[in-house]
Amino acid sequence: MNELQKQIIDEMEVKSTIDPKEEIRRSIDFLKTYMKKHSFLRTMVLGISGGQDSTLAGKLAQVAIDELNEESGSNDYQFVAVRLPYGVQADEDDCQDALRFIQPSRSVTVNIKGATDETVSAVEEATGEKVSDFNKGNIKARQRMIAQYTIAGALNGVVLGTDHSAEAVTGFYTKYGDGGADLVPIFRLNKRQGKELLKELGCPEHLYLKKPTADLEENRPQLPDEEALGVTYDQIDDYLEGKDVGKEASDKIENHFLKTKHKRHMPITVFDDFWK
Ligand SMILES: NC(=O)c1ccc[n+]([C@@H]2O[C@H](COP(=O)([O-])OP(=O)(O)OC[C@H]3O[C@@H](n4cnc5c(N)ncnc54)[C@H](O)[C@@H]3O)[C@@H](O)[C@H]2O)c1
Ligand SMILES: Nc1ncnc2c1ncn2[C@@H]1O[C@H](COP(=O)(O)O)[C@@H](O)[C@H]1O
Ligand SMILES: O=P(O)(O)OP(=O)(O)O
Ligand SMILES: [Mg+2]
Repeated sequence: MNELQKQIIDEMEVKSTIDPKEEIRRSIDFLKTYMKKHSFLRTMVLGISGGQDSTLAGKLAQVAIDELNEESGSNDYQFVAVRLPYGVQADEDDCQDALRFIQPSRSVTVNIKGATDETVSAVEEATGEKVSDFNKGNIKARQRMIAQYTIAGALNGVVLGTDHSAEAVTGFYTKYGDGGADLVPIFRLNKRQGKELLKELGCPEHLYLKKPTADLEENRPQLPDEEALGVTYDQIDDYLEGKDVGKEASDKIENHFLKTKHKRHMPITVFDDFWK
């Protein structure tokens, strides 16, 4: 293993093998402890997309909320699952299956189409330049962030993020979009470890066997992450478990990692030198 792979595994906090029960408990306890320590907090908010990561983070959040309510002998805590379609979502059935599995305290739907289209038109009018389909995809992710923070702001809440280590390592998220969150309960897990947790939690398998997609682009609907990244999650997972994935794959992963360093830091100041 080269020095960079060692450094990346350290930074991504990935273990080569896990006990799924232990990791489920670790995430739930983390969420509960944080809520109790900040006693004004009552609500966790998370967008549910019908994909693996939000199904997992959502279920962990709901179990944490149920335990908080039971332990405090109250019904003060809630998890708000937020459906955030852009218009009508192609895999809406999976979203509904995810909600049935999670059984959230509350679920709401905010259609982000109006706000997204309005931003595109206003910017195009102001600059005279066309907003690309790719750039519009990132606006969708940021509108989802805005909706979740608005709900959290109204309900003494925190916004959960679904960034895990197989996504963090490539920076495959929108900066201040889905990358904008308060607590990130599944960071330290790679993609296959996330599946192990969902299996242990009794999740319907089609929700974690489906192809991961950000589904942000209209010209390439449901584009698989693996196609966009040029590397498979199996290769990323193996890399994060310290295995030899061959030069082509490790070069791609390391290149993504180095190019997206800025996303894993707070805004850069004159005191930062990580980028030099
Ligand atoms: N599956 C997922 O989880 C998911 C979700 C959303 C987006 N995505 C993917 O993530 C990617 C997001 O696109 P992106 O990364 O081009 O957009 P981004 O908005 O996340 O990041 C680009 C922005 O970062 C800033 N930036 C770029 N380089 C910088 C540097 N060296 N230092 C400081 N700031 C810098 C600039 O403001 C730039 O506009 C896309 O590939 C998208 O499909 C994946
Ligand atoms: N369509 C969506 N509805 C609700 N929440 C969504 C939707 N798409 C994405 N999200 C949220 O963003 C993260 C990241 O999604 P990626 O597939 O990794 O891009 C997802 O976990 C949801 O919380
Ligand atoms: O973040 P999600 O829930 O959309 O999962 P995936 O990244 O697998 O699409
Ligand atoms: Mg997704």
